[in-house]
Amino acid sequence: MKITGIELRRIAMPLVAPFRTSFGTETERDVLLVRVVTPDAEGWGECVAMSEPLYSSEYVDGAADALRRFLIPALPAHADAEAVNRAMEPFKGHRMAKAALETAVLDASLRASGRSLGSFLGASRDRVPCGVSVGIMDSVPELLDTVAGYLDEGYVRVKLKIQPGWDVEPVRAVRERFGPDLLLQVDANAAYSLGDAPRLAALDAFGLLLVEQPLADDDMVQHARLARRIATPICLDESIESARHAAAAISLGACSIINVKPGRVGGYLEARRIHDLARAHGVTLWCGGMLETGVGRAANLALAALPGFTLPGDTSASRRYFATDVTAPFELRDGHLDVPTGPGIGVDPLPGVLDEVTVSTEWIPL
Ligand SMILES: CSCC[C@@H](NC(=O)CCC(=O)O)C(=O)O
Ligand SMILES: [Mg+2]
Repeated sequence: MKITGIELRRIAMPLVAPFRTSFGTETERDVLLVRVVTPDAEGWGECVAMSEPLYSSEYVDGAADALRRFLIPALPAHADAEAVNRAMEPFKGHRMAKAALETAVLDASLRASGRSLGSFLGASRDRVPCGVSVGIMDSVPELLDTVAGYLDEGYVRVKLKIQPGWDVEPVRAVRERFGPDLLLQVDANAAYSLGDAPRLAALDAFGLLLVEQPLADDDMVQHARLARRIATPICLDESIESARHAAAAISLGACSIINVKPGRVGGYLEARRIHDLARAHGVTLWCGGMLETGVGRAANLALAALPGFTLPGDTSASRRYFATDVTAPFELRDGHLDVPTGPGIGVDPLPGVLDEVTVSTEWIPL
C-alpha cells in the first residue's frame, strides 16, 4: 500500500472529572492522533502517551518527535503493518509512538480491503463486557457515591486505584456497600514495594479478582516473590511491554493475569502475539485503557473481543471521560459495548468536533 503522507494532529480533550492515580491527577488528555493517507483509504491511530512520563517513560511530545524524526522517515513508500513494524524495529522503545503509526497503517489497509479490525485480529464476539476504572478520591463517601453511579450505568466490574494510605479502607467500604458478588479489582500503578506485602495481603480478605501492578514496572522477580505471599492474583500492566516480557513474567510466576494495552506493547500485532502466548499458557487477559478517545477505544474493542480476553476490560463508554468524544460516542448497553463492524477500526473522527479540539496539525509527505 502506497503511503502518500501522514498527519500528526494534537487534540486537547478535557476530562469530565479529574482522574487521580498513585502517580498523579489527569484533568485533560493531550492526545496525538496519527492519520495515514493512501490513494485508496485513510487510516487513524491514537498515541496513548500521557503529557508527562509518569505512567511510563513515554510522553506525547516525545512520541511526536520520535515519529517525525525517526519512525515516519524510516517507512518504505509501500508498506503494510508488518512492513511498518519491521521498519520501526531498529529504533529502541517509543512503543506508544510505534503503536499509533502501526494502527493508522493497519486501519488504512483494512479500510481499503473492506475488512474490520475485529475480523483481522480474530474477534470471536460482537460485544464485550465493560469494566470501569475509579480514581483515588478525597473521601470514602465520595468513592461510594461514584461507584454507585457507575453501577447504575451498568458497568459489570469496578477497578479501584489504590496507593499506600488509600487501599484497605476504601476496598473494604466498597465490598461492604456493594456486596460479595461485585467484580472488584485494584490497580496500584507500581506504588508499593515488597516490604508492603503484609498490607497487600490484607486485601486478600475482600475477594478481589486481581491486584494490578503492585510493584515497580521493571521488577518481575519481586512480583514473583510477592505472588507467593498474597492470595489475590497479580496482574501486570506497566511491566509488560512486549510478548517477550509476557513470556518472562509467565515463566517467572510474576503474574497470572495480564492487562493488555496495544499502545504500551507497540501495537495490535504485538498485542495479538501476547494474546496467543497467554492462551497457550492459561494466563487470563483483559484489555486495559489509557483514557483513549473513540479512535483508540474502537480499536481496543476489536482486541477485547478476542477469545483469550476473558475478564471485563477498562473499555468504558465515551462519557466516562469525555463530554464530547471525537467520534460518535460509545454508549454502554447492558454493561457491554458493541465491537465496531465497519472496515478498519470502524469509526471516523467527526470533522466538526475534531476541528474544535485540534491544537495543532502537521503534514508529513512521504
Ligand atoms: C491516567 S491512568 C492510565 C493508566 C491506567 N488506566 C486505567 O486505569 C483505565 C483508564 C481507561 O479507562 O481508559 C492503568 O494503569 O491501567
Ligand atoms: Mg494499570
